[in-house]
Amino acid sequence: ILGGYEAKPHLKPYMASLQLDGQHICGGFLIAKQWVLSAAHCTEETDGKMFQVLLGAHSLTEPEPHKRLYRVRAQIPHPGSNIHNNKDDLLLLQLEEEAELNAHVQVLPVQREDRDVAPDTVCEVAGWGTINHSGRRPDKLYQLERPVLSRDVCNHRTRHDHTITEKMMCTDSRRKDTCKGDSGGPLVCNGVAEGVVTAGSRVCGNYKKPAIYTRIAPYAAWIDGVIAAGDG
Ligand SMILES: O=C(O)c1[nH]c2ccc(F)cc2c1NC(=O)[C@H]1C[C@@H]1c1ccccc1
Repeated sequence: ILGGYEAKPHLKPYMASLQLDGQHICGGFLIAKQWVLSAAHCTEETDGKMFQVLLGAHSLTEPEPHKRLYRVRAQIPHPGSNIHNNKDDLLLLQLEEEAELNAHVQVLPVQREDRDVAPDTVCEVAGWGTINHSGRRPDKLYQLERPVLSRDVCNHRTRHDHTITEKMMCTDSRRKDTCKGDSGGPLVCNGVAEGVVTAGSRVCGNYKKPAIYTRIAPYAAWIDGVIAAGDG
């Protein structure tokens, strides 16, 4: 998170850190007791290793009440996701067991109505991604409020040049922006997850390259299908 600030501890109890060998790789968030949503690109360099999911955390390293690392039973990237573009950049992770819900671990509702969030709506995003241009990695969760940018502006030739589909959305990236390590986290508007930070490599903090999110509503049926099949 560039240009943001340290979140108040445990006010975002849905936040997850996807980790490999104890290293934060990407964000994610709890959408059901046994399911975390993140971004498919985050699995690109894991060469088949399974993530572990840290829930209930504010600090990545300090002991905290209700902080717990979960093993992952299954990682399901959206079938349309690929390494060449940002399309269908979603990843569902089934935890080995249901997360124990408490004050620090809670599910975040996702948007199911497929209607664009109005431009200029102020939404918030949080993560353990880089907090400055030198790539400094924070120990604590950071957050940021950002206004939604209209798809027309985001698709302008000098911005993302018509690559933003109706299943994506953008926020203004002037100075304050998401960055590497924030991918997979939720864009929360009025308490509901509207988008997932895409994990394709992109410059951060440059107003010419707005932040891109996968909208969740268009994928509600896919998410429900995977959860229904996975819960058996
Ligand atoms: O965050 C991303 O956009 C992104 N996209 C990816 C694609 C493949 C992939 F193998 C990883 C990623 C990845 N995350 C990262 O590189 C994380 C490791 C770096 C990081 C940054 C800040 C704080 C902690 C750790």
